Amino acid sequence: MAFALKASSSLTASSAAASSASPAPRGRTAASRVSFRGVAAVAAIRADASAAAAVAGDKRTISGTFTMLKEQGKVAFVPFIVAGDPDLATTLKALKVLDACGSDVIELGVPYSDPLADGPVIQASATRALRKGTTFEDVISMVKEVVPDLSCPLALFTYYNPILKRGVANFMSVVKEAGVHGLVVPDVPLEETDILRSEAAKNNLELVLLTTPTTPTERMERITKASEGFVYLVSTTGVTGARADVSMKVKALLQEIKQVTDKAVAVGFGVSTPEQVKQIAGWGADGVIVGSAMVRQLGESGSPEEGLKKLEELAKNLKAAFP
Ligand SMILES: O=P(O)(O)OC[C@@H](O)[C@@H](O)c1c[nH]c2ccccc12
Repeated sequence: MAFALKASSSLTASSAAASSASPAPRGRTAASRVSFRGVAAVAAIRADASAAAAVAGDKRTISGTFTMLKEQGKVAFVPFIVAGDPDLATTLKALKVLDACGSDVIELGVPYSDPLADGPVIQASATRALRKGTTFEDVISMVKEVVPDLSCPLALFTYYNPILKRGVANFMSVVKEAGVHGLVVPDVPLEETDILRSEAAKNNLELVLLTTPTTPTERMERITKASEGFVYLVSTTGVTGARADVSMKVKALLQEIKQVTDKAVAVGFGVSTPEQVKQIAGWGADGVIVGSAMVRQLGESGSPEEGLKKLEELAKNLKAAFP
């Protein structure tokens, strides 16, 4: 199913591919502006919340991790896997394996029945997890159990619908209580991120937003300004999935984004080899996200044990390529 992340989400893709998302508002209208009051209000809430979190001795935040790595001249390794594929017990072990292999932030996907932004590998993974009966509640219980054993922060990856279904405030408090540090919601309309961000901030959760190669500059600036934790630069239009090459456009895009923000920028989509990691890191990325390649090793092997072994091999291989 071809799907381009459209501008009604925090992503903008001019691709003509059909999408369920409404078309991007053309030009800058009052409705199309992210409310900067919203961003300022969130900053105030976050200041209180992070002070409280510091007192509570909360582990590193996602943005804190990127800041620390930047000071060390390092680039963040950010793997993504789907919870419940091949099963939740294996997901728990996989998170520990990825942490032990030097992941700096882990993206954990909540399996969803209509993953429109995903290519065949992650779609198949989500289908397997759902066929196993994996629910959001099961994922939360597993996260609660494993987070104390992880040294790196966890970003929960979910489509917008599961949040709406549970109510934004309730979703955020459940996720925070489980020990999650941040959220990636690829299909949330940019204009609806204020409410998400303010509820996230109350729970000291960082909401990562995504921008693509076809996002108009002024919209990219609004996304970058509103994004927390890091800015997710999608390397190509279309859906997730390993590519033979990473577009050279990413180098210019990184420079463009870095002209408007000093926030960390992590690049994802299509990455599966150490050479691609080195190339993207060499272009100035603060992080590299690898999803489908990880998901394939873990979910498409003969057994959970074999999947964990292959995941570890790939993670170590890729980690070695990071500065
Ligand atoms: O799978 P890839 O090509 O390595 O891309 C990362 C991606 O998997 C992960 O960040 C992700 C999974 N599902 C998504 C949907 C939209 C944006 C990003 C994602």
